[in-house]
Amino acid sequence: MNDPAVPASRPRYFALIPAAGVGARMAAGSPKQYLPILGKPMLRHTLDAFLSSPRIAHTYVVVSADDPVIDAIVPGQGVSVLRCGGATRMESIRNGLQALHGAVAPDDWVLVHDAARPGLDAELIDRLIVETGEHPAGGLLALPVVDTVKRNVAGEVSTVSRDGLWLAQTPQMFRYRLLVRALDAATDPSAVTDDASAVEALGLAPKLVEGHPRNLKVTLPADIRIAEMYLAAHQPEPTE
Ligand SMILES: Nc1ccn([C@@H]2O[C@H](COP(=O)(O)OP(=O)(O)OP(=O)(O)O)[C@@H](O)[C@H]2O)c(=O)n1
Ligand SMILES: C[C@](O)(CO)[C@H](O)COP(=O)(O)O
Repeated sequence: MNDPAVPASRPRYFALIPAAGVGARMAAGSPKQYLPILGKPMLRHTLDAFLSSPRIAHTYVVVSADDPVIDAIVPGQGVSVLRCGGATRMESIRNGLQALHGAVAPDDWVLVHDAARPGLDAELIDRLIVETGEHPAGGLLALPVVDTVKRNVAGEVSTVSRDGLWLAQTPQMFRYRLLVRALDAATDPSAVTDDASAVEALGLAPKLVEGHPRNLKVTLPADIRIAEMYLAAHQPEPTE
């Protein structure tokens, strides 16, 4: 259920899903966001997570201008397609934000979430929104590092302290005006691998909110089966 009757005076929450990648590391011969997971396209799992959250006013998905698949999988309501994908993830998001000018108010919140993270659900969306609250620098789901971390530079191996290290997930949520300012200020789009880093470059510290391993980014071929196992284990009990 979407489009909650949120009074215009209160900031609303919108989802922006970058889905214009080619999936080179997946090496599937087609964009990975459309590969089936438990028989449903990966992107549809992601869209359904936002459609299941009563907090999300509307979801926007950014695809390539010539994407031939999206129209067949986008649900009938609650989701709008923006055919403005760019050469990098950040450019796709920046183009998407530009397309939302006028539709989203400056103080509305935008939750940017990778199409390639199909394990998201309404519980994690709720946790991010509640724990980020009104934090001026926004917030993101993340997981503390639990393994020992090695750096390997041309065969020179060393150990990096894992104290204070977290692995960023998505959604990453920011007020619309802040996210636009941060991405506009980014000089090298290919160096901005997540939206929080652009906000940090302004001198701000987004809040880290504990995510979940099931919210993994499906990047390599082995990740498909892992995502399926998480999703199968996390399916709601069938109603009688
Ligand atoms: N130019 C791009 C590149 C990526 N993305 C999106 O950003 C998310 C995270 O990117 P990633 O996992 O790197 O996806 P790809 O870029 O498709 O993967 P690869 O780097 O292996 O090509 C994905 O949902 C992807 O579709 C995008 O919208 N536009
Ligand atoms: C945004 C992100 O998912 C946070 O971990 C990650 O940076 C995306 O990286 P990618 O190389 O674009 O998949």
